[in-house]
Amino acid sequence: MMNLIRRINQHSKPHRFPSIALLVGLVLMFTACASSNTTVYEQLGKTEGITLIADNFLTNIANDKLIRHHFEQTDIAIFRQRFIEHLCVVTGGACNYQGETMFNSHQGLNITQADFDAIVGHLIAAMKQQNIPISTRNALLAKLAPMYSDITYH
Ligand code: HEM
Repeated sequence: MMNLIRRINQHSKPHRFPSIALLVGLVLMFTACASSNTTVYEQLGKTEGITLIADNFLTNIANDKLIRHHFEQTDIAIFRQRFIEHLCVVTGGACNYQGETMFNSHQGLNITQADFDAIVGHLIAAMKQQNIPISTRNALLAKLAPMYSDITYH
């Protein structure tokens, strides 16, 4: 009997779960604090990351037969530059946006809700291509969503 108790005691190692849970908790807390202290601009990889996203975004638009006709009259080099500057400013970067307001630049383009959704879809895909995490993707979309009424139906 004593042998059995001794054997059970030998095999029962100290319980490791609480210390691992504590570690995971601390890592999560640190991550949450870190991301709330950084701008979305930084989370996107600053101007370098935004530029890569913008280039994927432009490729995605060029491949979309339902959307690309909107850009037939557009100087894509200028649009690319303005789009990068705009994303930078909107997400908290210290850039100088030299373009028009969202209302003025989309006036007369007859952009529908479906167009808007398609463009947002291309932007999401572009961010995924750059491995931007979902929390950052959603943080950017939250900043762009209020522009919907300035961009569509006028
Ligand atoms: C969140 C959504 C959008 C954002 C943040 C955005 C941003 C911009 C920016 C920064 C410019 C440059 C303005 C300038 O040069 O002064 C621009 C121009 C333009 N946008 Fe958008 N846009 C959005 C949605 C759309 C949609 C849905 C379409 C149509 C499918 C569209 C079509 C265009 C076109 C055609 C131009 C160029 C106009 C020109 O040739 O001067 N945009 N947009």
